[in-house]
Amino acid sequence: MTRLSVNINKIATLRNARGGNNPDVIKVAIDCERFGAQGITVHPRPDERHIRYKDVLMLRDVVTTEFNIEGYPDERYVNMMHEVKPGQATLVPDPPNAITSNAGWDTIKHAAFLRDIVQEIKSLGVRVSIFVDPSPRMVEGAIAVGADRVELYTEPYAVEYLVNKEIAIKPYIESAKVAHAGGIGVNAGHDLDLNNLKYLHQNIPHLDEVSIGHALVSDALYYGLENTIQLYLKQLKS
Ligand SMILES: CC(=O)[C@@H](O)[C@H](O)COP(=O)(O)O
Ligand SMILES: NCC(=O)COP(=O)(O)O
Repeated sequence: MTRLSVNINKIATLRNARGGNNPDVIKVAIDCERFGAQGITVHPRPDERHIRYKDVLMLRDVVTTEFNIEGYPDERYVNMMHEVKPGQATLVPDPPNAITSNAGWDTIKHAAFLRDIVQEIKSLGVRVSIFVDPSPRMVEGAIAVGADRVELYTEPYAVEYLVNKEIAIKPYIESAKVAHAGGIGVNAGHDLDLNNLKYLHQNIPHLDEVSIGHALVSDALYYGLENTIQLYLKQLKS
């Protein structure tokens, strides 16, 4: 079964736009779980443009499914892992000024750095996933540094899907097979939506989890949050 982890970054974006507490990020997370989400994902960036550190501390105390915290593993992020001990830590290579995540790790070039971080966070009892491009070589590098899972970066899939879905999915199938053969799990995320999710799920073997935020929150403006989560879950049932 592929689990749906709802990324609530964009709820915090809307909240921060007016400086108050509407929408209430904590209430939305609780409601997402009530509506069927099997995880909550956040990406507390250094500039706190959306999810803030205090949100993370409050979410720790209310999330009852799986709490997945994404981030660049700087001292701030690693200290957060020690304090929060979420179900999963997803390491992303984003520089502080990145508008969003736009690449996976070079797990070969940064092996020594990643190995130490993975070991430290795993010692806390936290599953570690490494955000990678759909490259068997990068997946092998993640296996080598001790990751529990990889998260396959799916923006390239989302773009190519509109042109040729058979070509789009190919590197993801290859990468998932390498991950499985290496004994690690497979997550996927970024720019997944109601148009491209079903084909991804039907074709990628061993897909443990998808984390979806931007499109899901945007869809919720038209369909409502409960209905939207149900629509995304339906794409994962086929
Ligand atoms: C790792 C990933 O692909 C997403 O979590 C992305 O980082 C979302 O970040 P923003 O919501 O800041 O665009
Ligand atoms: N890891 C991907 C994620 O959490 C959400 O990405 P997006 O759906 O907001 O592009």
